[in-house]
Amino acid sequence: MHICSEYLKLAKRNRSTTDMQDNKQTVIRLNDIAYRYPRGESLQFADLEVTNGQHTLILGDSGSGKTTLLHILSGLLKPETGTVQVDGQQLYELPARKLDEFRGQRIGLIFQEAHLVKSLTVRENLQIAQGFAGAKINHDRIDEVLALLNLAHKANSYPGKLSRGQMQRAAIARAVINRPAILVADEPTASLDDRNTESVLSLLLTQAEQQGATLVVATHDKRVKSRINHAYQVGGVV
Ligand SMILES: Nc1ncnc2c1ncn2[C@@H]1O[C@H](COP(=O)(O)OP(=O)(O)OP(=O)(O)O)[C@@H](O)[C@H]1O
Repeated sequence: MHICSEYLKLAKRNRSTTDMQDNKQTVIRLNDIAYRYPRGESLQFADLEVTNGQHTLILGDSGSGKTTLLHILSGLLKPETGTVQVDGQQLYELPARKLDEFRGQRIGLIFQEAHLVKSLTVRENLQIAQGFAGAKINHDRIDEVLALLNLAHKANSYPGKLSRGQMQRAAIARAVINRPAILVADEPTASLDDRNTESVLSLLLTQAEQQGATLVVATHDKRVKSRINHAYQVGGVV
């Protein structure tokens, strides 16, 4: 795997700038965003600014556009209009390959389903996450994250051999492995009981704090809403 030195330099520069300042720099900025799916309705989104460490709920009715917004701010879906800045970078000014690397380095994604590669072990899933970010394989970092998420004993297991909770922890491990600036989670607690919801929420918040990431969570779940103060309302179809 090659190292994309340009982006590693950018990531280091952003981190040291943050360290030197008061930890309140803007980590996400969305302006004038609109999106229309082919043959779909036009979705328009209010502007959003999130500062470093300001964990944020994305709220809205079913079908209002929460998942669409998460995909836009993760660099997965180019908006029809507007700009998306994450960690100082205008996402959609990057060519596709560099956008993929930037996402791998600076954006951790967590969906309702873990989406681990089934034919690879937990360790290998983390290795490919490092590779996608254009970084060298770093087994020390993998061991560190597996230990933090209480998964060290499952490093060589395949996803099919994990419990649901272990699978979710592995998905969180993959999301934080490259020390992202933002952690984006789409309905991470849907269909979980109270005990597992509390455990996933605590893990997400703890990992965000420990890795210096800002958590962005789309949810309907009152249990999640009670834990995060900053909220952004998705308006709906225009
Ligand atoms: N691939 C697609 N093609 C066409 N329309 C789509 C597509 N994905 C989503 N939509 C439409 O875009 C709108 C927003 O969908 P989105 O999934 O972002 O909403 P949501 O707020 O996340 O909903 P929920 O809370 O039910 O998950 C909906 O009207 C949906 O039908």
